[in-house]
Amino acid sequence: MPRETIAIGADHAGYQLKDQLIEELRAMDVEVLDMGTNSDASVDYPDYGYAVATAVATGRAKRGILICGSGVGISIAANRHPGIRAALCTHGEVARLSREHNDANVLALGARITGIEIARECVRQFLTTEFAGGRHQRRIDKLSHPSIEEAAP
Ligand SMILES: O=C(CO)[C@H](O)[C@H](O)[C@H](O)COP(=O)(O)O
Repeated sequence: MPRETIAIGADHAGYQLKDQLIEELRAMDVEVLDMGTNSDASVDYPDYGYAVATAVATGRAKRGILICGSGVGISIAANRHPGIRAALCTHGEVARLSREHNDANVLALGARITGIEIARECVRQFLTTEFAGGRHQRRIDKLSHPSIEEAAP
């Protein structure tokens, strides 16, 4: 079976955590697509959010991981892409639920908020939890076709 490919990207605030998580991913026998950045020189998080979102949306990577200072900016950037469901996670249980209930295909982390051990646990949960389907699929379908009429109770 071919190894899973995971695209990972970060801005200057997240690149150190990115490099630590790449070690973790390689230890899990995951193929890593490192989309930068690779230094603490100031860059703009949308560039990395878009790059990873594109890799996932086009099927080049099965899922993605994105990191900025808080995780907020880079998750907003990724979520602007059709077909991307980026989940900003601060706890392993949130990462697990983002897969089980939301079929999240991008994990977003905040390097200035979340320490390495919790970040590692988020990655492990994100990569090992399957989507549960059922009632959750109906809700995800609505995310792809938002309509005010549908949203009304
Ligand atoms: O987008 C963010 C905040 O929602 C990220 O945390 C960025 O990494 C942050 O804004 C970068 O800030 P800096 O002062 O330019 O390092």
